[in-house]
Amino acid sequence: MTATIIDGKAFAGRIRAQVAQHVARIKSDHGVTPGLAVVLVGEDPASQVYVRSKGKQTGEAGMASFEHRLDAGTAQEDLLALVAQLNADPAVHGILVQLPLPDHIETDAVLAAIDPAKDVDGFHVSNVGLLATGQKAMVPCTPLGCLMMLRDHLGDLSGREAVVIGRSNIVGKPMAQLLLGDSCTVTVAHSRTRDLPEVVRRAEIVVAAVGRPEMVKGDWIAPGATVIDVGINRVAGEGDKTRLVGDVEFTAAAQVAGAITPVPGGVGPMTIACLLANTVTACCRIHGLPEPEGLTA
Ligand SMILES: Nc1nc(=O)c2c([nH]1)NC[C@@H]1CN(c3ccc(C(=O)N[C@@H](CCC(=O)O)C(=O)O)cc3)C=[N+]21
Repeated sequence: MTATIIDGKAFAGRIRAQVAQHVARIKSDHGVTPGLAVVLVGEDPASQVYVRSKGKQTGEAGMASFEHRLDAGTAQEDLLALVAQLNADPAVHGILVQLPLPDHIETDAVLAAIDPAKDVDGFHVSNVGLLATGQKAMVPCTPLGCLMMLRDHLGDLSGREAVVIGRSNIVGKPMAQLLLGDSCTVTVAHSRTRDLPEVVRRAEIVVAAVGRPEMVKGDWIAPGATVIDVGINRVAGEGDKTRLVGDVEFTAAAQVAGAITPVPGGVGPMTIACLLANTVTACCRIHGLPEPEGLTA
């Protein structure tokens, strides 16, 4: 058997088109332009690439984009002052502070300072709590993108056996909450899980978010399972080139899985599309406008 490749890039393009449509409507009907502010502290080259593509796609969707680049030595209080300024700015509906932050800055303090209504990453404890209790929340972009692909491919998820590998606050835990919200039976596996291959073998849905290149082996995957690969790992390629691989051994897994997301072109583009979707959603909630359909959990 050979797996269906879930084309995250194409799916993300459709979501961005829906976002652009909704943006055009709220601009013409209500005179409101959704705005996203991205804050980057330091010079990490990989981060700069993401920030650039976010800015470009925000503009293409008809939204306003604000970029703040601070140097790596920026004091925490200065970052907090910027966040306060963005919280108070009526042109800004979404705030994303790119992680990881430099070591001298307390990430939790910065995330706590973001107005939960503008928290398009869904990392504020208010949104974490709202999601965990099944209330209307801002939902983290990467797990939201994964959920959209799973629903699109499988339809109703209720009763399915799902294994999430990884327990981070940004992917593993919110992913587990979303799958629970769709009535899956959810197992969260991690570095201390005993007999991980056996745990993964029971899953009809596997979400791999461990950050270790090709750690999930093809022979761990149950025949027909749907595999969502969240990993984006840069490894040595031919000669002095590098290439991106996921957390799943793609070629081997694609022999047994029913469907699988590629890296690149899977979860990554969906994450950015969901960031745009969350910005429109935040804008609509802030202004009491009808929310876009199908773009939230
Ligand atoms: N507060 C915060 N929120 C984030 O959402 C966040 C963050 N910090 N810090 C960094 C990570 C990383 N991230 C990616 C998003 C898209 C791609 C993406 O589209 N990748 C392309 C490949 C890009 C390439 O070729 O390098 C793909 O998978 O096809 C990758 C990585 C969001 N992050």
